[in-house]
Amino acid sequence: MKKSIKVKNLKKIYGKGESSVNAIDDITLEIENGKFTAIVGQSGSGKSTLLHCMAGLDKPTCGNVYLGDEDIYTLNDDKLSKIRVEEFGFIFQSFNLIPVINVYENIVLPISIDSKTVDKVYIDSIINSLGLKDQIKKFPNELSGGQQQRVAIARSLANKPSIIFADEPTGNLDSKTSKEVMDMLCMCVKDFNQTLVMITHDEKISTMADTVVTICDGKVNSIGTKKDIQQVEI
Ligand SMILES: Nc1ncnc2c1ncn2[C@@H]1O[C@H](COP(=O)(O)OP(=O)(O)OP(=O)(O)O)[C@@H](O)[C@H]1O
Repeated sequence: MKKSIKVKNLKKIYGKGESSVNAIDDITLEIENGKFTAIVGQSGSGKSTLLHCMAGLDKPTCGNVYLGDEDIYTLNDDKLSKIRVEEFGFIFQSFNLIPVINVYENIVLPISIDSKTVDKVYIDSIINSLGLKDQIKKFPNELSGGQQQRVAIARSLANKPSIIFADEPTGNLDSKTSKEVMDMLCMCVKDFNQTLVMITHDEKISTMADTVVTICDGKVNSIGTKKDIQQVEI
């Protein structure tokens, strides 16, 4: 059973005194399980800070991040790292693949770190779904940007995480490749019942999301679902 994530009265203040910045200013939000949630907002509005706080990468100044019933920032560092490895998948703009190991080894890396046995049938199904079957023995530098991002998607799914966090995953890709990668991600949400939380600046991409959360000055400005968007269009 995959766990859900929610944040309660979350605040993140960088710096002290007059130069301090309220990057996240009292956000309460629940992410729907098995759905694609896009986080949008102007540059500097607090999107990355919110994502990093939710993903256990940046401790909030106050407030709570719950994975299931557990407040992740009440855990010690070892337990929090275990949650990051076992429960969260990450996809970044810059792919972040390890150059000296091949595609297959990159994909199963989270499982190796977790000292678990590779579920070969599941990993093969991801590799096939993402069209990477002929690439698994290659090294990252032998692949195009779009192929590298597909490897990063496969890696993020390898541990069957509760949630995948993606920070502008198509930011380095041309529009055609970007569409292909987004189609793959949406397929993963649907076929693997995967929760996806993604920051994007791209309006076209945000229309693919089930829910769009707009952040403004560190606060939630609006939460729209596909149903709301369709109603507006009618
Ligand atoms: N490590 C930090 N130290 C100080 N201030 C920071 C730090 N990280 C972010 N900020 C500030 O917090 C605010 C929110 O930044 P954040 O990166 O979360 O915004 P963003 O919406 O993701 O922006 P972008 O779309 O440009 O990536 C900004 O004013 C930023 O300058």
